Amino acid sequence: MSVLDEIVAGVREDLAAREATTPLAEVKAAARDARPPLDALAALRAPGVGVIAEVKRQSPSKGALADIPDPAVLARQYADGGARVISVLTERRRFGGGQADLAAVRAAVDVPVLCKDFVVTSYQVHEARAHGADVVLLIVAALEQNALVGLLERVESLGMTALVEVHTEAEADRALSAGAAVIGVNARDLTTLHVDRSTFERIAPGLPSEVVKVAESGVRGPHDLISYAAAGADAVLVGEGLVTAGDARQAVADLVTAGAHPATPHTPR
Ligand SMILES: O=C(O)c1ccccc1NCC(=O)[C@H](O)[C@H](O)COP(=O)(O)O
Repeated sequence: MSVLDEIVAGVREDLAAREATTPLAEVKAAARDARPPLDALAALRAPGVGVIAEVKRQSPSKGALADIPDPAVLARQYADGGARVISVLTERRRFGGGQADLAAVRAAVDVPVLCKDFVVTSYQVHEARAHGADVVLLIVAALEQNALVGLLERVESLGMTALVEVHTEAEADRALSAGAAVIGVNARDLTTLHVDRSTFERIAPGLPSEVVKVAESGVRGPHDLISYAAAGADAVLVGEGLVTAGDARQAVADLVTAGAHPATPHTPR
């Protein structure tokens, strides 16, 4: 079983427990009562390379990354630094997150918030909306095509934006045929956890110009953002590099500055 398969198996078990205690009708009602979603697509289409800053406590590849007792505090630092979107890893077993983190971040900032999880059923989409998500991650490698299409429609029908994640050209074709408007190319292979930044350079040129292209994983500083920008990224999604930075606001601001004029040659100090 691959790492991704193991994670999804755990997610399904946790999901079954939540479904047993909270009926779908209740989650749908909470989703209807939630603050209307923010327009993440517009935020990601703004000029320059946007920064999606991630709240990430731990990961399968690195173990513990950062003690984040209050995700709202970190999210405010990200927003103050100029993050366009804030990503919240809500998976519990391997990333130490939860839906409460999403709700806390939503309440703390005014920028769009991404529910970063391993979504396999529409229950999770309603749950994400109920906790204030504006964007929902859909990982192509974790979904059959029919499920991908259905979940993408569900996300959009609730007024949210889907970030559809791919790692191969074949997955990119599936994302496009499902109608994805925002595609994230993850440099991390979720079956081996190996990170290869050239994955974006290989896949992005094959995506239509109107698709928003997000480079995910492996950004450790402005030089990585500049490389991704040169390969056509509209935004970068950054976790480890921010949660391990001493000053999260400054680390985001440095990326935002690099993303404002990415063509300018980066002169090392
Ligand atoms: O980060 C992991 O180890 C991981 C393992 C298995 C599935 C997903 C995983 N991470 C999710 C992500 O894609 C990243 O959190 C995100 O792209 C940020 O990456 P990074 O900046 O390298 O922390």
